[in-house]
Amino acid sequence: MKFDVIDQAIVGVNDDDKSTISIPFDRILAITQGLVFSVSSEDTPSLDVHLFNESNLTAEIQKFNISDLPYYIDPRITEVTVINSKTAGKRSGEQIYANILRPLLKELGIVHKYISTESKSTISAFAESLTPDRGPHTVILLSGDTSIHELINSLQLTSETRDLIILPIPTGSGNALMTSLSLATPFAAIFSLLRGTVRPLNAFYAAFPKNSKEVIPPSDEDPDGKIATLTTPDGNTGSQRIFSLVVVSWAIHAALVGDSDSPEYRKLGNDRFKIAAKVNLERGTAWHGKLSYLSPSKEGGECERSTRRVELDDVEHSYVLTTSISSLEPGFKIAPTAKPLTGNLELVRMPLLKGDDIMRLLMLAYQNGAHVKEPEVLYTEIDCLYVRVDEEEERMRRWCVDGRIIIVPQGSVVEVHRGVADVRGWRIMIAI
Ligand SMILES: Nc1ncnc2c1ncn2[C@@H]1O[C@H](COP(=O)(O)OP(=O)(O)OP(=O)(O)O)[C@@H](O)[C@H]1O
Repeated sequence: MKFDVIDQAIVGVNDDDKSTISIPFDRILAITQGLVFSVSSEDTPSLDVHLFNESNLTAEIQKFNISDLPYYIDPRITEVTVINSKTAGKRSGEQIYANILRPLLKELGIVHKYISTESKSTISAFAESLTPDRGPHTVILLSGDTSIHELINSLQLTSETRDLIILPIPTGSGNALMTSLSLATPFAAIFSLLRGTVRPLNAFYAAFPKNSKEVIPPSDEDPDGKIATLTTPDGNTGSQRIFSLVVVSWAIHAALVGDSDSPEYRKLGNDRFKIAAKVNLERGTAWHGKLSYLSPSKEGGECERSTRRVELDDVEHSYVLTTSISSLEPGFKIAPTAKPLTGNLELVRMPLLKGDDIMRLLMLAYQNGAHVKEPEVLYTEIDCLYVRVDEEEERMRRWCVDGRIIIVPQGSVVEVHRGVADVRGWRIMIAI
């Protein structure tokens, strides 16, 4: 079949029945091995494959051409696993896998294992099974942020540095990481699956003190949820690191997330976030603690740490949040200058303010992050945050890491560190 390029589409006439085939550029996944792969429509997507004469490659469509499989999905080089986080978002993962991904991988000869999550622990168990002796591995993850968080935080400590490549396809309800990488739709992510660039994830982390606890939210198996000792692959001896892709927070943000996930609030359905926000804003109390941070080192060295350390005199806080991405949800630009994947870490802090004032500032975040220009808001890039939490009440000692709630002991210090090259020896790469 002879194809022409007309109005941002590849148009051809079927030799058999003379019908016209039009493939808009924005539906083309790739042209390779004499085939053009495209997605039929974004509403009920399925994979279309048409024979394509590669001599027809004009400059306009050359960009879709891949002469070889990228190494990160080449089965001769790497083991490939597709995980569908079954309960993520609107549960579209299964359909995307069946209609697009599976046929695409089959056509391209990409042998892979498919895991559909059967429980809350499927992803963690998979990550724990990735021992360093297994060789290169690529994980295509149909999920939201929580599943990616679970995957990287369940990797076991390894003494030799190993690479793990992840290809997230956003099917969750939030998808903050992929949204901030401008790959907010499954289609955009599948597009970059074949033609992406591999970059280090550079996840940042919080180090929680010994004897911290974690709030385990209600689930089908345990409808009341519980509070358990925080355990990580770091063991129980020193501080426990939790790696983050999205947010580490204390004060009102953590309280809001924590309340809305509690059994009492869950009974309120979708209104629970609104009600949790209202209750926390109306309370008007401060979260007390000594806060200091290390401003970024231009040279990347440690020697002038003391001159880079900034200590706040004010020990009353209402909002303390660190992130490496700009938007926690579409439009909500909490850290407008954040540069995802660079390891850079941004701090957003507000002193004790009235609920209405906090609300006003947070609403400004929807105006392209205008809150950071307000005098009450401390917004700065940091290398490290240190907070000594001086609160009697347990609910005031709650921290949030990508939606997980950690309770720290009274008087203990929590540290949040800028992004690092590896997660317990695993160099996590992301193809985008
Ligand atoms: N079959 C299952 N039963 C119980 N929990 C599951 C099951 N499958 C997946 N999960 C859990 O559900 C959660 C899904 O989180 P995920 O991030 O993928 O989607 P989301 O929460 O909708 O999106 P986001 O985190 O971006 O808001 C994860 O904690 C995952 O382990």
